[in-house]
Amino acid sequence: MFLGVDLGTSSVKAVLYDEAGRLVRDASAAYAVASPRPGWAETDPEAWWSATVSAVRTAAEDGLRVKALGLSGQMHGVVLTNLDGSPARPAVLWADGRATRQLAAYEAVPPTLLARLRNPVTTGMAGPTLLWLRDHEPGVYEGASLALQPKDWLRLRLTGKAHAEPSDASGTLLYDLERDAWHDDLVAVLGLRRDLLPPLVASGERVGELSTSAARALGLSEGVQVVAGAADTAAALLGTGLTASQVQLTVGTGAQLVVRSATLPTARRGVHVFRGADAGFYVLGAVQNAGLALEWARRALRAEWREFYALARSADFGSGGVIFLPYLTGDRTPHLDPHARGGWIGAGLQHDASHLARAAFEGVAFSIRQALGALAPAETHLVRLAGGGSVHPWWRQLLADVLERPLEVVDIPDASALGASLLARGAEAPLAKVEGIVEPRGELRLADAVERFEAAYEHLEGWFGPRLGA
Ligand SMILES: Nc1ncnc2c1ncn2[C@@H]1O[C@H](COP(=O)(O)OP(=O)(O)O)[C@@H](O)[C@H]1O
Ligand SMILES: O=C(CO)[C@@H](O)[C@H](O)COP(=O)(O)O
Repeated sequence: MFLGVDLGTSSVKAVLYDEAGRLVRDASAAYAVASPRPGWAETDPEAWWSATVSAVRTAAEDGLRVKALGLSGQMHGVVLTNLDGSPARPAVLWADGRATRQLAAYEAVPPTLLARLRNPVTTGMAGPTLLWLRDHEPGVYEGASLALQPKDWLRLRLTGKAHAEPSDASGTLLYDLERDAWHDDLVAVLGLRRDLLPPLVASGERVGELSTSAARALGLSEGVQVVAGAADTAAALLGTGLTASQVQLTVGTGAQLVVRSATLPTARRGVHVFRGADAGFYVLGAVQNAGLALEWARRALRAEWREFYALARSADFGSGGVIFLPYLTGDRTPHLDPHARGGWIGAGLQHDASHLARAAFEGVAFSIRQALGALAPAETHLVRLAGGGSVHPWWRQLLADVLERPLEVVDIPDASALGASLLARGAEAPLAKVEGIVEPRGELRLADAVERFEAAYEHLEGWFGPRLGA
């Protein structure tokens, strides 16, 4: 048996597959994203650990038959930790916007060095966040032994060994994609501690066995091999078996649109280039606020998910003219604006909660549409849909209608966790079974609604930011 563990932003998922690649059981356990100050997004790694114990114990009831465990996880954040895996402070996540002033340090870096990142510089990534921690929490920064990506921290807790691997490292803004290694020149120019970054191994490498204490906590045997694993987006590509002629859309806390590339793509404004778990690369359009914005809107309206959908469905497309900007944590693709913020605009006396709920779904869908536009895949590219935030049939239909593309839904509980289990197994993805295709209906008056949504941000751009305390 092979276990895949995906340390997502909202929950950890554990999936158990047998030797023949059949799903045996899956489980998940949630934790909170805290925002102790405006613009911050943090989670206590100890909450990740408790949730992992709970999800693995449920998924791998008969844990003694597990041979190997692979990891995947949310990208970009930083866990400052001691060598024994005890966190030095809460993890700073990808959705965190505190490091806006530190972006200036990157602007001062010689362009030839910056070009080797092949990525736009923005907040939420390990590099700018580490600069912030150095400047604002010097005691914690100097006292820590390692700065790890979330799933690399989890692996340290499981095995007692610290490593990084290229798919997550390439999302830190401290990685040289041209040389496929930590960007030592940049780290030196920024004045960051190079010793915080652990050695790199390949994503599929077996790095060790579960420690005695971790095996006992998880209910697994000590001999279980632990594989390095991959960033959640890279692992999801493995899980769905994405081909070069497909786009993957994963809707979770954020949403990601991905196209594979066998060779290192040239940088394009507003999109990312990251390393895959295999030798290849992928181009990514990153929507910062997907499930995260829906969850926020649902809570603001004090509705459970069922009620939230019922409210949204009772209003017509266009939400009676109400617009919802989802940029609660800023935006990456296409605006690359860490200062952007969200909210409802255009409400009048005639509107009620149904318009606000509907506008929330439409705003997230329009934001995904804009990211798809920035990624600019060929018309012939099929879009594959995955992710825990994309399961409701009505929401899937709205996404297909707004994207004006058929969406191929694959029958996988969690694509990233499956990818992680495949790395543990050392196998290629079995051909993912297509559960169904959601066809766009072409009935919506899209052009007008999309135009108003896009114009709302354009009017407000530059107004967000310090004025709002961001
Ligand atoms: N019924 C639903 N419809 C849309 N989004 C949902 C629904 N239920 C949960 N979500 C959102 O989906 C996200 C969780 O999806 P998941 O794939 O588990 O994310 P992650 O990998 O980021 O932890 C959360 O942001 C949550 O608010
Ligand atoms: O930000 C990115 C990719 O750039 C995401 O891959 C994050 O890693 C979060 O993923 P989810 O938790 O939303 O799945």
